[in-house]
Amino acid sequence: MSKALSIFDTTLRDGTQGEGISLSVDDKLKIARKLDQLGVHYIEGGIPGSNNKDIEFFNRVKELGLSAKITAFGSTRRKDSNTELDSNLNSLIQSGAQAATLVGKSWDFHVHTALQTSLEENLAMIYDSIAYLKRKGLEVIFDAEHFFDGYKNNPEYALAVMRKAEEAGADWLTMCDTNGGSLPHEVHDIVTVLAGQVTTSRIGIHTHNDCELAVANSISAVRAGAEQIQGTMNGYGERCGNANLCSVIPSLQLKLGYNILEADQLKQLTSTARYISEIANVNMPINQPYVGSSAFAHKGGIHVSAILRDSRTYEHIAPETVGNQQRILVSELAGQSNILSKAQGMGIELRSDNDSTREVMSKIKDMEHEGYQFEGADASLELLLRQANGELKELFTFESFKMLVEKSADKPVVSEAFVKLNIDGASVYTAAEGNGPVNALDNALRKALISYYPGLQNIHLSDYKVRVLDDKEATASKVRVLIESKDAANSWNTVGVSGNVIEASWEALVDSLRYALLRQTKREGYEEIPSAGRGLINH
Ligand SMILES: CC(=O)SCCNC(=O)CCNC(=O)[C@H](O)C(C)(C)COP(=O)(O)OP(=O)(O)OC[C@H]1O[C@@H](n2cnc3c(N)ncnc32)[C@H](O)[C@@H]1OP(=O)(O)O
Ligand SMILES: CC(=O)C(=O)O
Repeated sequence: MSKALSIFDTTLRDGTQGEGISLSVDDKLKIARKLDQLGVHYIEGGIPGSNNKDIEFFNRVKELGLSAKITAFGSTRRKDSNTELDSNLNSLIQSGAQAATLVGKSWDFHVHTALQTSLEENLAMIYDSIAYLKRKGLEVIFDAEHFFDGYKNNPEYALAVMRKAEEAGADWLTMCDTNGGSLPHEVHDIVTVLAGQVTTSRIGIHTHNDCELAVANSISAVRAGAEQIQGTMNGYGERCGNANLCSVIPSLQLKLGYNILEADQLKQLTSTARYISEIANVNMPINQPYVGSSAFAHKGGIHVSAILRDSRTYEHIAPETVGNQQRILVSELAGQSNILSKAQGMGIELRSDNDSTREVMSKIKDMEHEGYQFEGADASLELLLRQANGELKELFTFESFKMLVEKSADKPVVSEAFVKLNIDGASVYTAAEGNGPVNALDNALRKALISYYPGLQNIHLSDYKVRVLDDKEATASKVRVLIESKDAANSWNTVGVSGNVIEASWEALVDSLRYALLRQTKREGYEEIPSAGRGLINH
């Protein structure tokens, strides 16, 4: 089967109705361009009758020359009013969009309660509004709000609404599960009924995720005859969100054989989802199907062992198909397959039948028990593995550090750090200030090392996270510090754990600089790889 389906993206309209999502015009334009590259067929840009930001979007999106159809959203005319004078309908026409999505009521309860009008007047509002937009040359997508609830309450009326919309010339009749309360078998049955009655219009589906079934309901609707799926990237949307197109698209294409995107476009799915989450400033759940960073991450030793033999043992699709990648995690649940595979990826030759491999594996498990976590700290893990492989030599010996944090009534707080190291037999003592204790410690440590290792000049701290570990992890009152560092080309993450946040930060800082030097030394092709002696704070 290779039936074509049309993808209608409403990230920029219903997506922005999700709590915490607010996009500027520039954000919307960037997302529209990205969605167009992905290959969605319709992009609903907003509600021109709602605000000036959306009006500006519709004015500016024309300059982008996108292939996707740009769609403007609005509702049917107000009750007892004149269509030609309806400012909302006129804003759709003035937006210059090629298509308009018109939301109308199909649940009799809503007609009486929300609109406070008669069932006949609602039918007239729908007919008049669609016919008006059609006369103005727009493609019309009629979003029948609460269609499934309406059908369950009064099937004759819900179907009469759709017949009226079709009679007025609607190109698409979209059945909306507005409250998100329907189940897949109900959706399938109700779409089947409508599909048996529609003659000229085509059927679309718009689902919400209140029962966590929006994707399943969309798929059920398609299987019953819907040809257009409305949804949002990452499932953003009102309340619990809309059908997540990042799951809908690959499920329909890869599992049911529908023809939606070109293979090269499907490969952009993960990067598009991540790009949009960056612009929307919303962290993506790591376990988001298909596109999340954990979607193909393997942790259990038994899984990893099998994955290395054939990835189909624990992966439902090849991650590359959607632009994602397989990851092997190292944790207390790891077996030697995890460690060996990780080492191989880092270019470290560890052997399975070797004492040092067994030792490092048991050390990693002990450290995880103490609260270390290497899933997000690949650089610290690489240092441990290289150390176990005998590749690192001591860089300096730690003697002491001291911190001073001073706050007086009329002055801002000042942090100062004092570091004493032994480098190549010489005692080196430095002091430095910083805008906080960790920054001061970082400055003092670099100051001590920089004349020996000038390459450290270009390294900077780009992120710092502290997590208090609870007693469920048997590490009460400890903290875990994760540091992200960057140079001109790369970023890397390191970890430290201690009962004291400064000591945990010190560990992560030292690992960060050790790793920077390791990379530089490898880049410059030196034989000996330096080590800043993690032994200075023994695990
Ligand atoms: C299911 C959905 O997601 S629908 C889209 C929901 N999205 C939004 O509402 C975001 C954008 N909305 C807005 O900016 C504003 O609500 C506007 C500009 C559209 C309307 O603003 P206001 O005129 O102040 O009305 P308000 O926001 O209170 O909405 C209620 C009015 O809309 C009318 N209305 C609601 N649905 C419809 C409809 N399908 N057709 C016609 N009128 C409708 C109601 O009857 C009510 O009118 P009344 O006050 O005369 O009784
Ligand atoms: C139209 C729409 O967003 C809904 O019914 O949920």
